Amino acid sequence: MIEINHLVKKYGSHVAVDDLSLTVEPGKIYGFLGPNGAGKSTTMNIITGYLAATSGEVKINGFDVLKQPEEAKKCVGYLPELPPLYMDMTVKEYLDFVAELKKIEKSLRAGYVKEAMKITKTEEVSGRLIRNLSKGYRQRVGFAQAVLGYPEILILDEPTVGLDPKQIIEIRDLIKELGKKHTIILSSHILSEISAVCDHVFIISHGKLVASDSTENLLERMTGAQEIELLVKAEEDTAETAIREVAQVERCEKTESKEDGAVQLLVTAKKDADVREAIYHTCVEHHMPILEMKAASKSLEDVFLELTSQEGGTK
Ligand SMILES: Nc1ncnc2c1ncn2[C@@H]1O[C@H](COP(=O)(O)OP(=O)(O)OP(=O)(O)O)[C@@H](O)[C@H]1O
Repeated sequence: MIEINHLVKKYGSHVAVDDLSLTVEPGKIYGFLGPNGAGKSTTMNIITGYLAATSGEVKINGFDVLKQPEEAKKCVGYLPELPPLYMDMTVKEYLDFVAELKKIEKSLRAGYVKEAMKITKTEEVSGRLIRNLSKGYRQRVGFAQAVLGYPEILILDEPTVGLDPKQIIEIRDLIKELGKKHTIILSSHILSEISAVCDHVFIISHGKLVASDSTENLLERMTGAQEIELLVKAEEDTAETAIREVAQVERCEKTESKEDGAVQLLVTAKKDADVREAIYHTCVEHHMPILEMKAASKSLEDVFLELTSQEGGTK
């Protein structure tokens, strides 16, 4: 479990993290989402003890990262944005070295390294120099050093940046697999990434937490009103008037039609009302064949923009 209380980080007069408080419960995959410069990396560097906060407190399983750094760091595996890989080492040499740095007992090291390579599917490249690996495999080696020693929490900073689409899918699958045994915090400015793998989202903007909710709830919260795009064969005015009369319909606006002789409507229902069946019956009654009817729901992208676009941009 991670508890962040009133965390502040200033670089000179610039406030990168601004009174951030949040709690991470065990066993879930958390997404840390925000535009470039929002303060994600700074926060992750503070949680992992790489950077000192200006004020505030971070506790990992009850250990204060500043006052009890060794105990706190033992609970966390960290994959920074640029993993600290030694290019002239083979994968196995590098992981042996990391095991030593993590002070894993000598008799257990070989077993732990083998397990980390197995989890991250890097066994087949164990004898190769890191410099000769593809970016995807290097990232896997970065994951291997993070999971080495079975830390309860994994912190991953932009883990798929710079990878090709196939590698991205592989790394996402790896994150989901790791999420079965670890609590994960994953930072990203890519929305599809967060919705693909995370159970819970923290949205951060200008160093402040602007939303914290399950991925599902966050979308639901922002889509209180249900919008439906409707394409019917009818006279323009008849269609609009008829649909407006449907119970629980709040608004009905005509938009540009995709087909000759058909009317395109954007129908907004009252909160939590499902008006699709009622629309069907009204259309039948008025002899207006339905050519298309679909929910025009908001994407996580819309939610994100709404929550983060209140103030000016970041550097
Ligand atoms: N060492 C530093 N000195 C001065 N300013 C810094 C330093 N590191 C970061 N910043 C500034 O602090 C703010 C937060 O940066 P941070 O890297 O934490 O953001 P981020 O959300 O991780 O963005 P990105 O996705 O671009 O890495 C930015 O405005 C950045 O310019």
